[in-house]
Amino acid sequence: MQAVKVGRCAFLISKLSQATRSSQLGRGQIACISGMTTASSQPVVIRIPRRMQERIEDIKQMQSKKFDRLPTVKPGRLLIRSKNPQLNQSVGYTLGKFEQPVLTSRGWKSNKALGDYFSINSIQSAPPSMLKQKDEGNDTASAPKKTFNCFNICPELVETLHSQDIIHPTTVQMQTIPKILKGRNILCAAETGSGKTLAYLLPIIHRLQADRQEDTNIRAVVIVPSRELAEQVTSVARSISQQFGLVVKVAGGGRGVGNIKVAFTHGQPDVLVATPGALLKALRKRFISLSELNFLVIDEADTMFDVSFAGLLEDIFSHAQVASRLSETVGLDHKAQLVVVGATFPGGIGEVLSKVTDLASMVTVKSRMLHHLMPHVKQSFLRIKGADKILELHQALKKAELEHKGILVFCNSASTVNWLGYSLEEMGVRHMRLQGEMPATMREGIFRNFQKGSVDVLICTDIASRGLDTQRVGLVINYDFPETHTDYIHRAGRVGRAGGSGGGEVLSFVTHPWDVELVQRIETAARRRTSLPGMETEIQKPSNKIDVKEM
Ligand SMILES: Nc1ncnc2c1ncn2[C@@H]1O[C@H](COP(=O)(O)OP(=O)(O)OP(=O)(O)O)[C@@H](O)[C@H]1O
Repeated sequence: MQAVKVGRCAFLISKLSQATRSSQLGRGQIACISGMTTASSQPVVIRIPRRMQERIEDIKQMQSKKFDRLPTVKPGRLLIRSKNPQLNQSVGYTLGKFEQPVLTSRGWKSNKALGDYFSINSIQSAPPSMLKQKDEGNDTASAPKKTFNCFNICPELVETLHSQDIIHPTTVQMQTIPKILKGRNILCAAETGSGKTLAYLLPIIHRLQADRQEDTNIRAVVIVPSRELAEQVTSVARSISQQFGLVVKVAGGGRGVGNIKVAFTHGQPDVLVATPGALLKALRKRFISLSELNFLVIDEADTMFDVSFAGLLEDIFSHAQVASRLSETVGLDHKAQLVVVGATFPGGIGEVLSKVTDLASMVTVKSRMLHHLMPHVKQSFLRIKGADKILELHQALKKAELEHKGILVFCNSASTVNWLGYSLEEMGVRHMRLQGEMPATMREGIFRNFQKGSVDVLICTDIASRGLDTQRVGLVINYDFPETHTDYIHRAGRVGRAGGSGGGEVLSFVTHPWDVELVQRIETAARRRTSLPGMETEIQKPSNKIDVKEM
C-alpha cells in the first residue's frame, strides 16, 4: 500500500463518506478506495478500519442538521433525564476523554430557558461508603463483610454498636480507625454521611477507656462549627462512652461565659465537644487547660479553616501542643494527636496546619468518592423565574407530605428563611426555622425537635448543611441555589446517609444567570462521572509508604 498525502487523504475520506452515505459500503466492511498517483498512475488503495468508518458515520450525523450531537442514549437506565429527550444520557454511555458533553443547562443564562429541567438519576441503592471495599481484601462477592471486631477495640464498644444496629464498618472507618489507634496524626477526607464521626470517636474512646486516669484535665477535644453539631457529636460520644464512666461535656457559643463555666464546675470532662468561640472563652478564662490533651479533633475542616474561623483556630492551637512525631504522643509530656476531618477540602488547609505540626507527619485518608456527586441520590434542577419559586416549593412539599419524611429547605440568607417561613405559614405549611441570626435561646432544641419528627419541614441556612445527621430527611430543596460547590455537596449530603433507609432526593431551583455556571459544572461532572471541577486539592491518596513509616 502506498503512502498518501494528507490533502489527498481528506479527499478520499470525503469520497468514502459519499460512498457510505449512498450505502455502497456496509458498516463493518473494510472500505477500499482507489485513486491515481501522479508518478506511477497506479491506483492507491486506502484500507479504512471499521472503527474509523463508524467514527466518520458519527461525524456525518453530527454535521447533518438532523442530529447536533453524538447519540448518548443506549438501551437501559438513564443517568440524565432532560426535558428535551435528545439530551438524555444513559448509564451505559461513557463520554470520550476529549468529547465535550452537550449540557441541558447550556443555554440556561437566557430567560428563554425558563421551564427547562433535568435530573441526575440515582444509579445505585446504597451509599458508596456502605459497599464492600475491594482494597481491604474483600474483593470477592463471597467474602464476608468485616465487623468492628477486626480493629481489636474493646468488646463493650462493639456490643454498643451492635445494639445501635451498626455492624459493619464503612469504608472510611476501615481506613481511619487503625491509623488513629496507632497514634498517627490524620487528615480524613470522605464524602458526607460516610460515618466519619464514629471513625474518630471509636478509637479515641477505646484509647481513653484503656488508659483511665483519675482527676486529669481534658484528654480529648472535638471542635465543630455549630452548636447543633456540637450537641450531636456529644450525644454520639456519650452513647459509646457512658459504660466506661467517661465524662463528655459540650460547650456551645452564644449563651455567655457563665453558661460555659457551668459545664466545668464539677471537674474536667474526659472529652469536650465545643464550638471554637466557646472553647476559646473557656481557655482564656482558664476554666480548662489543654496541657494533658491526647486528641485534638477538627471536624468539618473546610468550615473550620475558612477565614471566619481560621483566626480562632490558630488561637486555640496556641493553647495545645500538637505532636509532630509518633514518639511524641506517649509518655508524661505527651503531645496531642491531631485528627482533621471533612467532606470537602478546598485548598489552603495545609498552610494553617503547617504552623502547628509537621505536615509530613499527617497520614491522609481520602475516599474514592470525595467531591463526587452521590450516585445513590436523585438530583433535579429546575430553571424557573424567581417569582415562581414559592409555588414550585408548595407543590413539592405537597407531593412529599404523604411520605412523612423530613424535608430541608435551604435558603442563602437568614432574611429569606424568615420571609419564606411567613409565606409558608400563610399557606398552612407546618414548619420550623433555623438560621444563625436567631438568639441562642430560640435556636435551642429546634434541630433536635425536627429530628424527632415534631414537624416535617425545616427551613434553614447553611448552618444546617454542615455535619448534621439527618437520617429522617428524604428531600432537600435548594430554594436558593447554593453559592459554592462545597455548599451544594454539604446540602445534598443531608440525604442518603450511611445506615439510612434509602437514597432520597435533591431538588434545586435555578433562577439567576449567575447560578448557571455552577449548575453547568455539576451537570458536566455528572455526565463525565468525575468529581466536581474546582474542588481539586493537594490531598493525596494514602500511601503505604506513609503508613508504615513513623510520623
Ligand atoms: N458502620 C456503620 N453502619 C451503619 N450506619 C453507620 C455506620 N457508621 C455510621 N453510621 C451512621 O451513619 C450516619 C452518618 O454518620 P456521620 O454523621 O458520622 O457521617 P459523616 O461522614 O460525619 O457526615 P457529614 O460529612 O455530613 O458530617 C449516622 O446516622 C451514623 O449513625
